[in-house]
Amino acid sequence: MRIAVPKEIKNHEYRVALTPTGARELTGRGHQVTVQAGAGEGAGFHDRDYEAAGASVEADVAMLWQNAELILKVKEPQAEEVARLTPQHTLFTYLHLAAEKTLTKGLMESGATCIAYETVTDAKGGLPLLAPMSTVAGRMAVQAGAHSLEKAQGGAGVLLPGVPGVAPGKVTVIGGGVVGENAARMALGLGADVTILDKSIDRLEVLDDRYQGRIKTVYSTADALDEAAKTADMIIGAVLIPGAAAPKLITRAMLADMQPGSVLVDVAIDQGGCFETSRPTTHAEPTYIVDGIVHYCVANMPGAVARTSTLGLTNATLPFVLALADKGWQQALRDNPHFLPGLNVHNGQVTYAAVAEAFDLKSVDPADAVNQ
Ligand SMILES: NC(=O)C1=CN([C@@H]2O[C@H](COP(=O)(O)OP(=O)(O)OC[C@H]3O[C@@H](n4cnc5c(N)ncnc54)[C@H](O)[C@@H]3O)[C@@H](O)[C@H]2O)C=CC1
Ligand SMILES: CC(=O)C(=O)O
Ligand SMILES: [Mg+2]
Repeated sequence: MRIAVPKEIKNHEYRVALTPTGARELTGRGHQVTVQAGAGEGAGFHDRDYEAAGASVEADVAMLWQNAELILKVKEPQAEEVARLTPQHTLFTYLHLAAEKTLTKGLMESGATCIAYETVTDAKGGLPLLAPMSTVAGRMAVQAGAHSLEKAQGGAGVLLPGVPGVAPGKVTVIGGGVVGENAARMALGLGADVTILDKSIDRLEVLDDRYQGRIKTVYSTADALDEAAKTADMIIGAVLIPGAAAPKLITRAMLADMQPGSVLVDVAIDQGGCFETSRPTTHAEPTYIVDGIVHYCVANMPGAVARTSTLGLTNATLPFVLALADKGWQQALRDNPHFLPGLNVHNGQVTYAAVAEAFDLKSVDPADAVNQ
């Protein structure tokens, strides 16, 4: 299979979808790997490392895409990348389509086969290709939020651990999955007063057991959200309904109940965000202020720690990349019922129900699409 690895072009995105180690696995199986010149630099991988692994390096982006069958990326394709996609391509990357109508339409019009990392599942009910980046983003959320609490950033001037004689700051995490648990762990490590809200009692039970009461767990209701708005110095949005647009849990009206200078960190922004006033920001300008509340809504948080993130992401994606390369997308998805839900768009049709629902489109069963 002819496999291409473009350099990521999203704002301050330094990750790369394949390491030289992954390239070596692919070329060792007889696949042809072409990496865009400089694609790995941001993560500390040089062109010569890929060449040593048997890959070619291509400086001409148009040629790279034109010659490829399988395209490996990290972030959702940007407009100029969508324009390069054709029906010959299988694209494997994060897509987060339920928050992106224009992108969804663009991918449908391209005729390409588009498989999303974030909707691949596993036997334990998890999302194995989202989890490593959720771990990173969860761990980063508290440091981003703590910085935002400083006066110079528009924050209230609260130091999360407090000092002797002064109570610690209060952090509320909405959604106690991978992002939420990792954020809570970091906040706890800093000495903050930490509460997690979730709709899943099972999940709250796991967290209660794991942290032995050091993290408070609260069932997520409108009352619990009101209470969080009134008392928290920092609220971290970490909910997910897989593949679907995030529910808006903190409304604009609720901002009036928050202490001025409190911070909202919306990690769920890639699925549209779980605060009404959230809009995607970039690492270049990560925060903005609405009604005195600092908002941090960077949609590619792990891109800032590209070395760690690239290694974590590619450890998880490599087995799926090898299956796509060895078998082609149809057989790879037929053979693995957990890979199948990764298919989001094929041949002009949406094949993920929650994405189709978000835009009132017809959805095709991915099991039918792989047999077309
Ligand atoms: N901004 C960024 O750079 C990144 C964003 N993310 C995003 O973070 C979000 C969370 O991802 P994960 O933690 O991996 O998901 P997860 O599936 O592990 O956890 C989500 C949790 O939200 C809970 N939940 C769902 N609806 C809820 C509601 N109404 N109230 C309270 N809890 C609710 C679920 O029960 C679950 O425990 C996703 O949107 C993901 O795409 C992940 C990585 C990087
Ligand atoms: C999950 C995601 O959107 C990211 O890692 O950038
Ligand atoms: Mg996006």
